[in-house]
Amino acid sequence: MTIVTNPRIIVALDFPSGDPALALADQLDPAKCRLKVGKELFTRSGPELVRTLQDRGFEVFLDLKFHDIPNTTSAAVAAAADLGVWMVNVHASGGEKMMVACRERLESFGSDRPLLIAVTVLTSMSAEDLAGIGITDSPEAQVSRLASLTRNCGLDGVVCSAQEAPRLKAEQGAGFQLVTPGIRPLTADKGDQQRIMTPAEAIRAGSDYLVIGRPITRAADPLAALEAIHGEVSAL
Ligand SMILES: O=c1ccn([C@@H]2O[C@H](COP(=O)(O)O)[C@@H](O)[C@H]2O)c(=O)[nH]1
Repeated sequence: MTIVTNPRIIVALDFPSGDPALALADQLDPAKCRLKVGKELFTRSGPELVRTLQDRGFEVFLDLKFHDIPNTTSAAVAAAADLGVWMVNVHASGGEKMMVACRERLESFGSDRPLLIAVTVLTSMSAEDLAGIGITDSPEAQVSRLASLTRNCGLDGVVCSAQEAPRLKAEQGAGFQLVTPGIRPLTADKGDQQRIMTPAEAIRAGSDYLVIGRPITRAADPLAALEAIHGEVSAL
């Protein structure tokens, strides 16, 4: 099925099995959101679940955050492309050779290739967390450094927090895609996220795509929660 809209909301299907993921997907409209399959659901339900979601009209972001040697990682993104996903990601801290190998490996897929993006600094990490792994720069400076490396490697964009979006749009240009988790409506629990913004703030800051999990999936009425966020960002 061809999607003619470009939904900016990506619902993170962080479920322990395929059944609740499909039950939620059945209530959602592919014209209003894309879906993200991450490590838990993919490890439980695998490529078949991704195919099922795609057969139901959804474009899928396969969020497995590959981080390995160039040969292994580039083979993994090719496997994701064979699966037909819309977006796939790697860790920018895997370095230049790894990211270039991935980008080159996807060239053979032509215009059918997935968007290839790189994770900069996880939105669950604060400056203190970075210091704990030996990085004394601020999260914003580290994100900026890894985004420049990612763009120089020819990837399509990065995963970052919406807090970094204004700086990255200024430094990397409008076409460099910013995919931002850590989205929290005002009334939502922060949970383990550190660098957060509301949906409207994130769009105003320059986010291209909002990744939203628990504020939708754990809401008493997930559909109403999505509709409220969709209304908030569509009005901008
Ligand atoms: O830096 C990152 C990269 C990925 N994520 C993923 O996004 C969702 C966020 O879910 P919430 O429930 O809205 O917190 C989740 O699947 C993460 O694996 C991220 O949060 N931060």
